[in-house]
Parts: sequence; C-alpha cells; structure tokens
Amino acid sequence: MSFFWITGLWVIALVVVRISHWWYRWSNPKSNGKLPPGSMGFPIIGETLDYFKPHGFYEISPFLKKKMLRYGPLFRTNILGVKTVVSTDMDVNMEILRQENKSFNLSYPDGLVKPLGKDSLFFKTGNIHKHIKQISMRLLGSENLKRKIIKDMDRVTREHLSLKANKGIFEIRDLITSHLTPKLISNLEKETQGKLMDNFKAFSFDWFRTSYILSAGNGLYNTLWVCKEGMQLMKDIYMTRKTSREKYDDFLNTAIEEIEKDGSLVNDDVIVSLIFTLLCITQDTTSKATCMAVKFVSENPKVLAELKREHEAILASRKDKEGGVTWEEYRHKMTFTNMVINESLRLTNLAPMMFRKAVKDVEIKGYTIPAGWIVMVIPSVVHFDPEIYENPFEFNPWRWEGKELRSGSKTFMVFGAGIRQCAGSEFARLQISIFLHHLVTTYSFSLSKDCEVIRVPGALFPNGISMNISKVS
Ligand code: HEM
Repeated sequence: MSFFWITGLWVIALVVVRISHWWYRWSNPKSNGKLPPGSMGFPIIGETLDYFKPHGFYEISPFLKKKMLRYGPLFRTNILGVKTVVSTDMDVNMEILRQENKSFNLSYPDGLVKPLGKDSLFFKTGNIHKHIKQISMRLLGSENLKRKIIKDMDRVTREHLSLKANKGIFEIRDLITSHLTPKLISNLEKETQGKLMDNFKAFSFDWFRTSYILSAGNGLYNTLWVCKEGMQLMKDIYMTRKTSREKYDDFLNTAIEEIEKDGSLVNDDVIVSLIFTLLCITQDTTSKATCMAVKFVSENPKVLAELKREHEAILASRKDKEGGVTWEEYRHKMTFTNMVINESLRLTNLAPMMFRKAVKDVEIKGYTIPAGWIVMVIPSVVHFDPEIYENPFEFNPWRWEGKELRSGSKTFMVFGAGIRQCAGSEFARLQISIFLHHLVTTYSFSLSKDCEVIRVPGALFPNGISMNISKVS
C-alpha cells in the first residue's frame, strides 16, 4: 500500500475516533455526581424537534409521555442546544422555583426575552429584580386595580363588546391595550398612542411555539422589529416626559419618582423596558386566557347556564344599574367565575414551561443537576395528572368547589411560584371576570368553526381565534 493510502486511512481513522469521542461526550456529559437518566439526542440540535412537535390540545406531549415512561419524572435531554434537566415532578418543580437566587436563576432562551431588551426584568436578579417587581405591583397590585383600573377596564370592555357585536366579530387584543396604555402613560397624543398600541398588539411569543423553522424565523424577525420600534418610541415618550417635569396621574409618573429617589436601584432604561414589557405581556397572555375561557364556556352549556345564573344575580342586586362591575362584586360574588377561570387556565397552560439555570451543582432526589445546566419546569404534566385531577382533560369547573381559588400551589402552578410568581395574575383574573360578566349577561356567542387549538407545546391557534357575537334583544 502506498504511503498516500496509509496516511489517508490514518486520517480517516483519526476523524472517526474524534467524532465518536465527541458523540460519546455529547451523550454522556460530565458531572460531579449522578445525572438524571435520559438521552441527549443528536449533536447540536439535541431533542429540540421532538420537544416542539405539534400535538393535540387534549393530550400530554408524546415526547414527554415517552420520556417519563422510560426515565421517570426527572430526566436529562438537550433542547435548543442546551444541556437540560426536565422536571415534571410537582415537588421538584416547587423546590426549583423556591430556590430562585440561591441555587437557580431565571434563564429563558435568549430569543424569547432578548427582544424585550437587556434591561428587562427577566435579566435582573436579587435586589434589583425585587425592586422592579415592587414598582410593577404599584400598577398591578389589588390596591391599584381597585382604585384606578377596574372602572375603565369595565367601561372599555363594555364598549368593545358592543362595537364588536355590531360587526359580529371579536378581537380581544385591542381591548386590553386600549384601557391599560393610558394608565401607564396618560398624556399621549392620539397618533403616538395608536402607534404604540400597534406595537403591543403585534407582539407575540407565538413564534416560539411553532416548530416550523420558517414561520418561527419569520415570527422572531417580526417580534424583534416590533420590540425595536416600540422600545424606541417608548424611550422618546419617556425622555420627553422626564425633561418636561410635568406631573400626571399615571404609572410613568410613579416610575420617574422612583428613579429620582436617592439610592434608587433602577435607571431610565429599566423603566422604559418595564413599561414596554408589561404592556406586551398583558395583551399576549390576557387575550389568550380570555379567548380560551370563552371557548370552554361556549362548548359547555351547563357551565354557561351556571355562569349566567351567577352574573344575572350580580346584576339584579347591583344598586347602580348603569355602573359597571365593582371590586366588591369581583371579590365576593364571583365564586363560580373563578372556578371557571382556574379550570380554563389549568387546561390551557399558557406558560407550559419555565426555565431556570443552576448556578451551582444542585442535589435533587438523589441526582445532581450540574452548574450551568438549564432546568425546564413543566407544570402542565401535574395539571393533567389523573391522580390529582380526575378526568384531567374534561373541562369541569365544579372540581374547584370548596377549594382555595386564588393562590397557586405545587399542583396548580399556572402563574408560577416563588419570587418570580406572575405580577399580573390579579389583573388577568379581573379582566377575564369582567369580560365574562358582560358577555354572558348581554350577548349570545359562539366560536367560529375553524377555531382550532393545538399545543407546540404552548397553546397555539393556527387559524387565529374568532367568535360570532350578537346582542340578546
Ligand atoms: C392569564 C394570564 C397570565 C399567565 C398564565 C401568566 C403566567 C406567568 C407565569 C407562569 C410567570 C412565571 C414565569 C417564571 O417563573 O419563569 C409569570 C411571570 C410574570 N408575569 Fe405573568 N401571566 C399572565 C398574565 C400577566 C399579566 C397580565 C402581566 C402584566 C401586566 C404579567 C406580568 C408578569 C411579569 C412581569 C412576570 C415576571 C415576574 C418576575 O420576573 O418576577 N403576567 N407570568
């Protein structure tokens, strides 16, 4: 054999050995302890495609089912090119979310939160995060909802429904941004407000929910563009207000006062990002949650009848017949409505996974989660566990009878848990309650035929969601 051939064979053998070694290292990552069982999939892409494969709304993802059957509730994999431990165990889920800032930090994939800017609260930890959250709660906490938000939320909801009933169609995104935007920034000119609202409406996490590379790429591009444009507009509005030193009764004013306090932990960029983030998240989450509640109610005549009974009783006992839903009514007379909302959120799982990164090696259930690995907390599997929720895919609000309705737990984690728990949960509940109140007492409605919902693994409406609505005479 010539020298040329021998050298060639050696090179090929070396390449094969290197690739096998690389593949072996990929499949058997290093750890200082015992890793959870599992497989890492193909180099680079891992098991990403399997994880994001679309599946039916009324089932657990086949990928998760297969993995749990083989490895149990805690397993390792590679998703989006990152070494990941998936937890579908309710105790582990709670433990991980509770250990925020100690053993784990919030760590969403860059593409998901980066459009909201590096100053977004999703990149902040420790005291700065705590401080931003406190500022957010001045807008979204019960006190402000009761004093400043409920009235306009009710009025705009009524007007919106009435307008849509005349047209016979329904688009809920416009509703939320149009009453919340003035609460955040009250002195906007009509044109600027319109532009800003267009950005909020166009924002969506849906691109992350599609497994088709082309539409995900397109969706990400749109989201990045919308965020860039919206954030710049927000920055201009913010700077104009700050330099003018004019005072208004809105959230922007509160935030500027906060920045100007001695020793404030936040700066201009954090506030601009916060306001933009709150508006984007609000319309993306609340509009979907409301649509899903409407979908379940319209498909279940018994639930609709009970809901009508509750809300007609509220109307009958209301002193000011022209006034809207009061805080009293919302908090004390809407028990069944809250059961409907919980059941709808449980089945929908708007946040199907939460991402954390281990900041050090963490021991959990006899396994080691190595520092730097991502932990994907999946509460939806617990929400569909037949041992906890009998006939889990049945929409049955009565299963909540006599239970605590407003706080989360390890078996009901739709709004997360621990210090990162959702800042807007009460806002979302209030908006859905008010919407349902006016819808069931004043209108007849049905979902349009092509209103399909799938999971990828988050709930996605491939044909959009629309509803036929008309006023009951
Ligand atoms: C039904 C509607 C909603 C659902 C299901 C929902 C769900 C969640 C979940 C699961 C988390 C925790 C994420 C994690 O721990 O990784 C979260 C956080 C958050 N949510 Fe919501 N959310 C909803 C509505 C809203 C609304 C209306 C707002 C605000 C305007 C909002 C603002 C936030 C913020 C700011 C955080 C981050 C909190 C932090 O980092 O401390 N959410 N939400």
